[in-house]
Amino acid sequence: MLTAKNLSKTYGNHTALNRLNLTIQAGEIFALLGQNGAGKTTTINLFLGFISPSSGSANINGISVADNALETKKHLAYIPETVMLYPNLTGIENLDFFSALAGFSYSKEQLKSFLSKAGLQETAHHQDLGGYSKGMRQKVGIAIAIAKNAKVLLLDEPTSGLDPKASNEFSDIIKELSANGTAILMATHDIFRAKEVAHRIGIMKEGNLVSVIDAKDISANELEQLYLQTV
Ligand SMILES: Nc1ncnc2c1ncn2[C@@H]1O[C@H](COP(=O)(O)OP(=O)(O)OP(=O)(O)O)[C@@H](O)[C@H]1O
Repeated sequence: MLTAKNLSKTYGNHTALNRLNLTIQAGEIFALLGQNGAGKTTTINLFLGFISPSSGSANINGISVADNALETKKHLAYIPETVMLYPNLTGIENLDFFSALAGFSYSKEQLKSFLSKAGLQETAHHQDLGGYSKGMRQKVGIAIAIAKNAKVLLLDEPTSGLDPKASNEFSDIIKELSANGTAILMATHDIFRAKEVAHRIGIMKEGNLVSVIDAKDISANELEQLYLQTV
């Protein structure tokens, strides 16, 4: 579970995030929409502990990120727009390395099963990451989240630059992880994908979360209209 309580971040006179109050339950997918500079990445970075709040708190499973950065990192996985992995290691070797960093020791068979579960074709398991497409790297990122048994997943524009099929496959995997109880926060510019994959959708403007909508209550067209009126 992710909780923000009056979470704020300022840089000098500029408020990047203004008193965010939000709870994302286990198994819930929450999509954050908003223009460039609205505060989406700032929100994710506060949950990751990459930056510290100016006031308020970000909690993961009830634990304050600012006070227990190492502990909270154990519970989460993060997939940025471009998943950074080691280009000279294969998919399996990258997964082995990053799951070992998180304290797990898996057999080759287990590692292969995580990659397959994340949708990576078997022929790629033993290829160097350097030759992977963006979508394939995203899948290794997902496999790392599965291997870490992460209860919280933070995604920053994960489908940007993916072709429609890869984006669709990505959405299916995200939905599966949520069905298994993972709480997911996803920043995106893709209104259609947000409607398709999320349970709730938030629209941010100038550091404020101005609307929160249940995805089932709105069509993609209505969401687009609401977005355009809001930002
Ligand atoms: N290190 C920093 N120093 C100063 N201002 C910053 C810093 N990081 C972010 N900001 C400002 O905070 C605001 C929110 O930025 P943020 O990156 O969260 O936006 P975003 O919604 O993720 O945008 P995008 O869609 O472009 O990724 C912006 O006005 C940005 O310029």
